[in-house]
Amino acid sequence: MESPQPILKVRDIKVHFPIHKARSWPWEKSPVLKAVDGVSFDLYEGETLGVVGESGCGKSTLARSIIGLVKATEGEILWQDGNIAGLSEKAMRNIRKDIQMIFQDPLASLNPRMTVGDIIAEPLRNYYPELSKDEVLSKVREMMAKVGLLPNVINRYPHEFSGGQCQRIGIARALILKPKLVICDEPVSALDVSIQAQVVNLLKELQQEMGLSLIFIAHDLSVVKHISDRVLVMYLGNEVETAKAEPMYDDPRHPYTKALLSAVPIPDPELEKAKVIELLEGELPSPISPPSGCVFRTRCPIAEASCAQNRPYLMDVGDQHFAACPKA
Ligand SMILES: Nc1ncnc2c1ncn2[C@@H]1O[C@H](COP(=O)(O)OP(=O)(O)OP(=O)(O)O)[C@@H](O)[C@H]1O
Repeated sequence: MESPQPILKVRDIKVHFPIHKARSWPWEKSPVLKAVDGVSFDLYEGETLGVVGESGCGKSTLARSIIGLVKATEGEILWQDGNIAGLSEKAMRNIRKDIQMIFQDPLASLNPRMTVGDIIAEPLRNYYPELSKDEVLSKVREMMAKVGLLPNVINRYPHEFSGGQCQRIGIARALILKPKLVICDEPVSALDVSIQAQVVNLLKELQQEMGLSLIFIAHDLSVVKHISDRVLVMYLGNEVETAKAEPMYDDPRHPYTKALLSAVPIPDPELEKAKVIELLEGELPSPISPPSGCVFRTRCPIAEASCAQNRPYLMDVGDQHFAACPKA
C-alpha cells in the first residue's frame, strides 16, 4: 500500500516586510521586519496542525501567506504538487475554493449589511454562478444545520447574534465550498471560555464528517491540545519545536515550549500573556532586529555564550519530534 502523501508542504517560508522610515539616505538599506523567518511543515489529509506562540510571533502572517493574502518573500508552499507561493491573485482564486480561512473576530469578519443567508451563500454565488436560487438556498440551509444554526435565522443580520453564533456563521461560510484545508486563525480567542469548547468541538465534528485538514492557530497550548494531531511552536517568526500532540505536552524539549506550558491557563488572554512574559525574562525582542544566533537566547533560562553564534535548526529528538535547541 502507498504511504499517505501530505496535501500541503510548506518549505522554509519567509515573510519579510520592508519598513519605510520617514527619513532615510538613498544609500541606506531599508530595514525589514522578519514576521516569518523560515518555517517548514507537512500537513496530511484529515490532520490538524496546531500553531502556537505569543502574540506577534508570526502565526497570522504564516496563515495569510499560505492562502496568498500576503506574498511570501522566500520559500515554497506546495499544494497538490504545485508551488502556490507567489501566485497571482487570479491564479489564487481557484486555489481558494479548496483552502478557506476562519478569522479571529467573528463579528468583524462578517459583512454587517448582509443577512446570514447571503453571507453563507456568497462564496457559492462567486464560484458557481450557474447554480439556481433554489439550489443555493438548499445548500445554505444544509450548511446552517451542520453548524447548528436554526433555519429561522437565515434573514437576520450579524449584529443580532452572539460571538459564538457569529463564529458558526463564519464556519458555515468557510465550509460551503467543501474545501480540503481550513486555516482557523485564533477562531475562539475572542469568545467566552464557556463557548470556546463548543466551537472547537464543532470544528472537530465537521472535520471528521467532511474529511478536512485543519491548521488551528492559538496563542496558548491549552486551546490547541484537544484538537491537534501535531503542534508547531513559533517564536519571533521561527519554528522552535514541532511534535505530535502527546509528546509535545508530556515531554516538551525547547525551553520556550516549556515556558508556554508552565503558564497556567487563565481565562483572560491579557493576564495569560503577562504570565508567559513573567516566566520568561525580558521583553520579546523586535522582529526588526532579532537576536543573533538563537532568537530565543535573550529570554532563555539555559542560554550560553555559544547560543549567540549559530542559529539552531530543528533537530530530530525521536518519534517525529523536532526541537531547535542543541540542549533539547
Ligand atoms: N502588513 C504588515 N506590515 C508590516 N508588519 C506586519 C504586517 N503584518 C504583520 N506585521 C508584523 O509581523 C509580526 C507578526 O505578526 P502576526 O500578526 O503574524 O503575529 P501573530 O503571532 O499572529 O500575532 P497575534 O496573535 O497578535 O495575531 C508582528 O510584529 C506584526 O506587527
